Amino acid sequence: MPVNRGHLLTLLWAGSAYALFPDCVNGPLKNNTLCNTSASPAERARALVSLYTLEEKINATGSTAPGVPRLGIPPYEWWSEGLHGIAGPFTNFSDEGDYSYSTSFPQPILMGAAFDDELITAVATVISTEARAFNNANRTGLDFWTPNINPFRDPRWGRGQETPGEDPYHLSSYVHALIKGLQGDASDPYKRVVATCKHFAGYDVESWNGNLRYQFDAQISQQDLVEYYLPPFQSCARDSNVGAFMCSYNSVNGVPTCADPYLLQTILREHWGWTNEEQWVTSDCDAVQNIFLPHQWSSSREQAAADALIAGTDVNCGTYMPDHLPSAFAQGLVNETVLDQALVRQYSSLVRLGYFDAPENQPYRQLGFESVATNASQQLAYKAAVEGIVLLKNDGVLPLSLDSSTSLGLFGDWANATSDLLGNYAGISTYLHSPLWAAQQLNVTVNYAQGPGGQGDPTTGSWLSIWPAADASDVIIYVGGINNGVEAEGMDRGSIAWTGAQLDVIGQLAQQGKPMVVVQMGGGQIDSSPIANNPNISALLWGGYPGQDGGVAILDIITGKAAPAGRLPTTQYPASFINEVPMTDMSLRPGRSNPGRTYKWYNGTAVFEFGTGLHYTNFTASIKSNTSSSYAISDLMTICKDSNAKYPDLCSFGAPVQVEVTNTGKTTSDYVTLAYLAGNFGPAPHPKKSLVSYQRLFAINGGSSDTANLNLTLGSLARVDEKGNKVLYPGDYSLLIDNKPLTMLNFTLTGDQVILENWPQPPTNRTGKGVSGFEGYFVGGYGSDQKPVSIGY
Ligand SMILES: O=[N+]([O-])c1ccc(O[C@@H]2O[C@@H](CO)[C@H](O)[C@H]2O)cc1
Repeated sequence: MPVNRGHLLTLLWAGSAYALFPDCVNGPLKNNTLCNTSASPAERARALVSLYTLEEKINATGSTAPGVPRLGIPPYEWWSEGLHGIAGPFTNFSDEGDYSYSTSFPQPILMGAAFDDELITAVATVISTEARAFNNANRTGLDFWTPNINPFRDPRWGRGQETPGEDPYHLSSYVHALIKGLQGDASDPYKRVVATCKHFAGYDVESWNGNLRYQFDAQISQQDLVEYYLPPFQSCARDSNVGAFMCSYNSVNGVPTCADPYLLQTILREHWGWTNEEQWVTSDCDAVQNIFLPHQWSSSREQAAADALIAGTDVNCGTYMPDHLPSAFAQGLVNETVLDQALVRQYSSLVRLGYFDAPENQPYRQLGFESVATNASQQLAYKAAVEGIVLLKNDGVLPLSLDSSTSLGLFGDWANATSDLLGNYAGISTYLHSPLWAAQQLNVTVNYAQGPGGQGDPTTGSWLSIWPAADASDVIIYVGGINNGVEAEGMDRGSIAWTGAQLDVIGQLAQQGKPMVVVQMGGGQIDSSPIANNPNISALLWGGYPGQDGGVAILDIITGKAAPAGRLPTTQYPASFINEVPMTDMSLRPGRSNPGRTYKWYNGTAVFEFGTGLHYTNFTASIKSNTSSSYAISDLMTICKDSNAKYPDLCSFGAPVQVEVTNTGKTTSDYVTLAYLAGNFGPAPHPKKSLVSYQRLFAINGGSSDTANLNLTLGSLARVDEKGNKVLYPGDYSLLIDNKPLTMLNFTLTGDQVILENWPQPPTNRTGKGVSGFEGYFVGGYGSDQKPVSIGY
């Protein structure tokens, strides 16, 4: 991370003659339309942009915009992060005291496992509140380059931890809830902050077998694009009013996404109606450079900058557009109208954030450090961790009953975890409560030894302290798995088995025959079949990256203070999966060299399936509402047309399905109601099933019931054809409640098939004009403008 740039910017601001915000009361533009609050955001932005010289406009295309001193426009940093709390590289935490910390929530992969959209809105509301407080103190911007909603397609992906999981319906619903919390309601006079849906699109390879994210060309069929890769982005753009998008490093079907008018114009703006001038696209960091090299799409650096701007990239993370647009303009590769449009989008967005308006009447401009890391937000971080943790195996030993005579052995790399709890894109958290810390708060004896040192360490030297500690313990808890040492940005995994010597140690600990609990940590799944199949291991939990209070959440579940109800948001594949399909094969359906991907298509036997999650009690479910068993498609379409749904795929399929859930055991517990649709309708091969609705029910007491109201839409019944059209097909449908399932509802659709959404086809013959035969050395990454000798630099 370029922390030095963050400090530079802070120095720039601190040493600058300008205020953090433009001054529309006494500043040079006080009588300009920019400062007229009754004009529309776009009118205000246009008035400002019309005053800029070409040079000033070009300077404004980089992510660290210098501002325009003569007009009183201060520098502005577009790049802030907020994946699970506010974070760098440009968020400036103080060394001590106020603003030296904020709330760190679990990584999205664990929050996804909670299947609780209200939780996600609450978490995002805290993040946007804390962001505003830091912004008011000149410590971060107002534009947050989150969420990462590329579906977690392949278990090797190093950044899957940043996403809520592998299912497109789940991601779409999650991201809708998240954007509401980050931005506020679309009708609010001011946005809380602006969120950025990234990485558009088909980005989920970091570095695999020589394929780097900067040059990878994702070959994706229209069917897979519409059915799997794009739904979360459609949810952002069309249904959630997100303020910004980020195009990705990779190409899709030969075209670098930041230079692709089909993605950025035809699909994003025209097809999804993301036409508001307050909405803008940023490139990933130095992705504009990658259009030239290594993609070789454009014939020169200035052509790459022009191609990106013309395609619809409005902000360039980095300096490539400010560096190369002057020459692009001199050569006539791009015109000022396109540049003006990009700037109008940027400044309209800032208008919607209240950036130009007097602070007095704005609620968010009053927030200070008293709004950061409040007791309520700390509690929410804890709750998010508890809700996400998944119980995968339990022979009845959990919850542990402890008393003061119990001696607890705590082992593994993660037992005393600190920053590991947070995962990547983390800020500075209020505190870091490890499992060891949490155990030490209990009235028991704790014997701790780390065990295998480091993720890949196969040696036995560092295990030695384990054995006397294990001998002295009544119960053994091993907390390990993987961390950012093996799954990270720029780093995909070469193996999805447990790393280093961990399985050896776990096996030897199990031989002691004591009650033993394993907690598998990390975002990507690892093959835990040796643990699941070992009769001497009593219980297995998955804990993801659980955030600042993660250790407490884990211990509270183990000791029964909290009951587990999270569900796996990804498939846990056997370790051999990675030998069956290259990571770069983007197709989902099974084929000759592909066993199929995700719970929808994988034709092998998963170690643990998507949606798996045990409880400390048992549940039954029954579907209460069962109106009809046969529906004419034409009737459904007539009802849809008469409804006020904005798009046919959003039309309700009847009233919500009511599912009565009963806790038949004794322990009070949450229950996640998952509804899948199955059936052999539409194009073959058919998915095994697809998630179409979910609802988390809370604290159902033993012997009591609660009701889930599951909304189904026509879109959730539809399947996607080879051209990418969303179609409602006649056929036999089954709605399954839960994985086993606990109950199901069968119904039939009759009549002719109907297209709910017509997919715009890509242009044919799309080839770049890049330099062929390039032999230069490509480094890749932000700020590395490599100069290959072979083409004359
Ligand atoms: O400092 N850098 O050199 C550097 C380079 C790349 C980088 O990653 C990119 O930046 C993030 C911006 O939000 C995107 O999610 C990620 O793909 C983040 C930092």
